[in-house]
Amino acid sequence: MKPSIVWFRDDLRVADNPALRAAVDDGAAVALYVLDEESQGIRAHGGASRWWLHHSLAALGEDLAALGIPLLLRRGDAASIVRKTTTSLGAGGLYWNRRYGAAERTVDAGIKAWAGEAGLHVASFQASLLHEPWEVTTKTGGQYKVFTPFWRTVSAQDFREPLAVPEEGHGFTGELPAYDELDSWGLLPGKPDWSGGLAEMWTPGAAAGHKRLADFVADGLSNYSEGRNRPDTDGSSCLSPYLRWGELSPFEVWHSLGSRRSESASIFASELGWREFCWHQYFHNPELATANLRPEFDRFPWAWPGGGTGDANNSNGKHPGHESAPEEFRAWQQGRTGFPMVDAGQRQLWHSGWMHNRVRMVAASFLVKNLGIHWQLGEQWFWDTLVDADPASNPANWQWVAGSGADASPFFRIFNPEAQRVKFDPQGKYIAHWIPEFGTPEYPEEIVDLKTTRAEALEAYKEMREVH
Ligand SMILES: Cc1cc2nc3c(=O)[nH]c(=O)nc-3n(C[C@H](O)[C@H](O)[C@H](O)COP(=O)(O)OP(=O)(O)OC[C@H]3O[C@@H](n4cnc5c(N)ncnc54)[C@H](O)[C@@H]3O)c2cc1C
Repeated sequence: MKPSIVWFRDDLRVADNPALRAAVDDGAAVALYVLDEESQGIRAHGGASRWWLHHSLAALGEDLAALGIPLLLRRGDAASIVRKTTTSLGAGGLYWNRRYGAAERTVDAGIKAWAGEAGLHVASFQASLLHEPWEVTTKTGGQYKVFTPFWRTVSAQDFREPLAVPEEGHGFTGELPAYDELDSWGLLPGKPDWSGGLAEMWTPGAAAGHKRLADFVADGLSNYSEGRNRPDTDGSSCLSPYLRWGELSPFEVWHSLGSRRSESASIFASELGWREFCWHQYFHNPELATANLRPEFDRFPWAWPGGGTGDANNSNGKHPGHESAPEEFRAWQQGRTGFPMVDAGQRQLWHSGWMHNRVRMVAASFLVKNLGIHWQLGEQWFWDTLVDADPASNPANWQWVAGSGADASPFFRIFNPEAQRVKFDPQGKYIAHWIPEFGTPEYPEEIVDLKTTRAEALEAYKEMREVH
């Protein structure tokens, strides 16, 4: 029997994996993962993502070994590695689950064309999203730009049941081509090793993801509509990194809700919908992380960088009166702004690679609106530090907060970090946990005045709208 290759990407799981199922049905399966930092346009992983990826690949390797399927790890340009591996194994089939970024699709299309010409059986599958972005269109055939009608259309579909884990005994047992040792990729931090807090909070891999999902459905879901807004309780699911890396599939998460249609279950399902909506936007706007979806924001007079030009890449100048913006940006990153809701969030992020959604919104609004700093700088910081850093959800949410995105929060909606703290951390537990020195002279003073910076932000917004 000829070997068949299943090429793993953002789907690091053996359950509900249609590409793995196809490979097992077709031949003696070999799994391949390529760390591609060379193909044009592919965004390099941030530090926290690399940590997660290392552990996730280790877990995947074990899950595959239990099925008797070897996992080959290779680093380099995906197109040439997939070709070489396929050829040297004499494989008859090549299977993968689809990706939706433009650069990734270009790579995949090239390999598909080559494999077809080479006479291989090649097929790709839907596994990472509940909808295929090109299939869900408005009545006029375009992309959805507003969430509610988008989700109404998508959620009206019947989503397939998750696929079972393949049975053992379908793995390739012949000689394998050379492959890399996971440790040789250096994905884990060296000196200093900042990953202790990540390991405290997270166990990457599908088994831990399934456990967290089961625990959440049993204990957290019924109170989700209230709990999800409270950073001081464990009210949200913490499933985001498992979904990001495909250790859990959205089909598994959707069906775990069963027939529950309580208010909490519907709200939770619609959060999965926001994930879909972010990917819908990214598919239709591949430059989501670097270009405003609303072009009028190209004129926004950012304090930094851009020197008031609206351009995130222009670091020559600062808007007059904002010379301290780079220092304020560092204070924001390090959780030293003097605003405890922002600082607690940033410290939680640095420690654990994750920040509660409510606090992400507050921290992002503070950066963009009170400090006047370009949303792309915040997006890049989150990209580097989040274990769930997602090529679609991260930029889409930053643009949502900044007001430059699809169905975005209007720019003039400026979160007051103090009011948010009183409302969503009423007993101060979240703040006390992350800022032990809060309320003592050691805690930094507020770096800006909320009232003045709010007025300046609204003025800048007015300026942007007045220029034609
Ligand atoms: C500035 C900013 C940046 C963000 N960057 C990311 C990112 O890089 N990756 C990421 O997965 N989420 C991102 N989010 C969305 C959201 O904050 C996280 O998905 C959520 O906090 C994860 O926690 P949870 O799994 O407990 O969420 P839950 O509330 O339990 O939600 C369940 C799942 O729904 C999805 N989801 C929930 N809210 C959103 C949302 N607003 N947008 C997209 N998907 C959502 C996630 O997959 C999440 O795991 C960002 C939000 C903001 C405001």
